[in-house]
Amino acid sequence: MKRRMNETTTRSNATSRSCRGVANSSNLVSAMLIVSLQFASIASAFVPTSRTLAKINSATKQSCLYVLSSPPPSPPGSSKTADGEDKPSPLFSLDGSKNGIRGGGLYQVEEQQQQQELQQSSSKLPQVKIMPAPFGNDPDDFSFYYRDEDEILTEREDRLYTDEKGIRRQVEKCILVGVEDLSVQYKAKKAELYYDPLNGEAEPPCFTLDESMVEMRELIRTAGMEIAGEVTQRLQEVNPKTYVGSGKVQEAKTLMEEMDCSTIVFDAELTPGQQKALENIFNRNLLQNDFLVQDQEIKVVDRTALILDIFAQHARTREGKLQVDLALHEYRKPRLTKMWTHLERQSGAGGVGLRGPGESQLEIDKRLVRDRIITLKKKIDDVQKQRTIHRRGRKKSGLPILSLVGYTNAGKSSVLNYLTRAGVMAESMLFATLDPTTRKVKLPGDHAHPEFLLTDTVGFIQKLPTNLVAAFRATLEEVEEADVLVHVIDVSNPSWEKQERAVRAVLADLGCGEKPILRVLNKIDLLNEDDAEYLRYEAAFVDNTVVVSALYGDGMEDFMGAVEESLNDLLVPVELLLPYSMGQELSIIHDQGVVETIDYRTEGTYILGRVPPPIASRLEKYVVSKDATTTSNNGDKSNGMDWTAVARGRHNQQL
Ligand SMILES: Nc1nc2c(ncn2[C@@H]2O[C@H](COP(=O)(O)OP(=O)(O)OP(=O)(O)O)[C@@H](O)[C@H]2O)c(=O)[nH]1
Ligand SMILES: [Mg+2]
Repeated sequence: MKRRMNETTTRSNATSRSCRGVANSSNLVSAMLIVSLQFASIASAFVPTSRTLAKINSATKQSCLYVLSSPPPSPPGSSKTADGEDKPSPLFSLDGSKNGIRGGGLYQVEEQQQQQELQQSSSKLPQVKIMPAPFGNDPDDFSFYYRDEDEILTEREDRLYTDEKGIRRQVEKCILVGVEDLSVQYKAKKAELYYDPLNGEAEPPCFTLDESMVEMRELIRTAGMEIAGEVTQRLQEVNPKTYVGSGKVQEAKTLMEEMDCSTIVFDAELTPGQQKALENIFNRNLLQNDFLVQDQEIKVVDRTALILDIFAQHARTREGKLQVDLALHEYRKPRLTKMWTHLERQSGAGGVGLRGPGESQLEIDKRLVRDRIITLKKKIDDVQKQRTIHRRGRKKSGLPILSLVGYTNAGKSSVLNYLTRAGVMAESMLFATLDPTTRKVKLPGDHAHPEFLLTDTVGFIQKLPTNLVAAFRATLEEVEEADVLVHVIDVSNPSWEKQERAVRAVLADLGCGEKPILRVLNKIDLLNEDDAEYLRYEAAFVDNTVVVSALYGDGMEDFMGAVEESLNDLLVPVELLLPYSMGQELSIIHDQGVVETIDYRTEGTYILGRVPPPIASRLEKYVVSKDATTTSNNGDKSNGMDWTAVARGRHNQQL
């Protein structure tokens, strides 16, 4: 009986958490349903249209919060910003002033009704603590936390501190735990001794604890959390049960209590077992007879969950979202058992024929996750088919493809934006780009290749979680398709050399290690004059290396020259005799290849030059035999004509 009551308490706790927009990982699937029902009910309390997050400005401009609500219908003449864009109209202010009333006529009546309803609800709002924005110059700018309607529920979803009204009350605080595994360091150092950077296989580098912690701080900041404290440990070998030693677990627990945090982030890929063990330890005071008796649960987030949370926030395209959702479900699948442990045990105690509700719930959860994975894979397959068609189209166009690769935040999108004004989001955050963008680039001046395609891709990171690599396979296919890889490296980062090697290792894993690589040492403007000069001097002796500032454009001409050279290397020499009926092929050769000699003969057009491999194979049957060439060349000479003049066609034209 007591057990039943406990169970009911647990469930009601779960429900009450969900009511605040909480989707606890332990009851993820049911929470998703409850959350959507709750959202629907909150939304319907205002207006029965789609929900959005609207910004509420207090009259004093001191606090800025979000409310989950529906926007009023956009009337004719809605307010516009100076740029002419629709300004999100504040729905109401905390002091009840009439901010946000727009439009007239019918709309105005409707809006006034909404306004009254909203003001009534606002008077019931709890007084909220004003929290500074985690970053950015504008303390009122919480736009970073905006998530769109079809947002993906991640493991951090229950940490958004939203209340029943959907108002975000504070920024999530966390404790960061880092470990230096000395055994791994030792092995890496040993491997490095025998590592031949020129001929050897790409060796993944080993980042030190400090380097890794710097990166984790950036990841946490990008995810929208605040670090309240850090715990680090150097271990001969990691503890297989709890990853860190038991003393460190206790230290972290005390720190969490002191700082009033409910999230602990590990700089590691934790196994489901380790995560479960750690969650049990951290939640020990909250549990009684295995049931949660307090409202708040401490959450253990590992590197994969953190990166997935960032991915979920940054995915823009349908494919990107599907991929993130798939990776999240793959991540959850082995962790499902822990979620319902208390109920599972109950079923075990019941014996045959007395299976408790827990077991069936676990089974349902497992089935739902399995089904979702199958559905997601099917959807991704469909999207991929479309992508393959596009890719084939691009290949058919014959234009060379360059792919921007590199460590996250290295400046890949900035390079693309500089060359094409593509307007790809380039921000000081990790994994700003998830979805690949391809643009046609036209080089200014005289070039054998006036045009090529440039693709921006997702950034890499050290210790790239394995299921993320699989999830981004489709995106990385773009890299596999590329003729040349443009490796952008952020030289202002003290660990840039290790980052470069980490990227090389991932590329080797993808089977792209052999592709021609053009190194772009970026952010040179952030180095001091001497360092910049030294780097430029050193780079001058290294093949396929340029030093640039994608933000200010320094060295971008060198970059274009290097692109041109690497594209030239891609061409294969050909000697052709094309019938006059193939004028179109001739113009393609002019566009995409280099024509060194052209001779208009009676049989057709004789061409000596270099073309991209696909064109060479397409025109294989028009290749001139050696004998024919000799005769022809002799003939040319006997005519006394200089047929070696290079007919460059449009390559000589100023673009
Ligand atoms: N000072 C300076 N900043 C740069 C330069 N290039 C890029 N940045 C900045 O570096 C940050 C990251 O640039 P992005 O272009 O988004 O980098 P990315 O490699 O595309 O990053 P992800 O998409 O997150 O992997 C942005 O804030 C850029 O403004 C540069 O040459 N100099
Ligand atoms: Mg980017």
